Amino acid sequence: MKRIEHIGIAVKDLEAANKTYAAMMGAEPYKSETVDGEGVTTSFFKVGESKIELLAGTRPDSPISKFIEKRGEGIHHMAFYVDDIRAEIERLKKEGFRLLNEEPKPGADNKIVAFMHPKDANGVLVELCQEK
Ligand SMILES: C[C@@H](C(=O)O)C(=O)SCCNC(=O)CCNC(=O)[C@H](O)C(C)(C)COP(=O)(O)OP(=O)(O)OC[C@H]1O[C@@H](n2cnc3c(N)ncnc32)[C@H](O)[C@@H]1OP(=O)(O)O
Ligand SMILES: [Co+2]
Repeated sequence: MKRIEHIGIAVKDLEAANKTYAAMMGAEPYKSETVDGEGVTTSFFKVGESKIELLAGTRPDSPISKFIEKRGEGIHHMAFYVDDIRAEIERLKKEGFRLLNEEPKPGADNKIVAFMHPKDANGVLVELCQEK
């Protein structure tokens, strides 16, 4: 795993969170994007080589809506950049980690992504991402 690509934060109101994070970070989000497959609208702030990804659910069965309902707003996942996501999925499977999707799927910001079960990483939802 090469670097932390982004930290995902689940928020209820993306507009309001954009203002809060812009004030905190001293910069505007550089991109906002809806990923229909995940039921999320995202916005991104650059932090050096990494990013903060704010995520709001677009429908009640979105992972973000469910997370907020159960646990409230907060850090939702940590994403690692990998050069070869398919090789990394195979490596992790061999190590005994459960992948939530074994075939990479479309993510935001021009990436393909895969998720690992949070119970296999001490309660942290881990995302792998690779440039499309
Ligand atoms: C756009 C893209 C991108 O960056 O490009 C994204 O990030 S999309 C980001 C949104 N997409 C995703 O998250 C996709 C992957 N996520 C999923 O498949 C799901 O959300 C799961 C992680 C499997 C959880 O869904 P499920 O319906 O099973 O919910 P659940 O409430 O029964 O969860 C099972 C257990 O995992 C815990 N759990 C749930 N979500 C968690 C999270 N984010 N971090 C840590 N633990 C979490 C619950 O509290 C529960 O534990 P207890 O039983 O102990 O209470
Ligand atoms: Co993410």
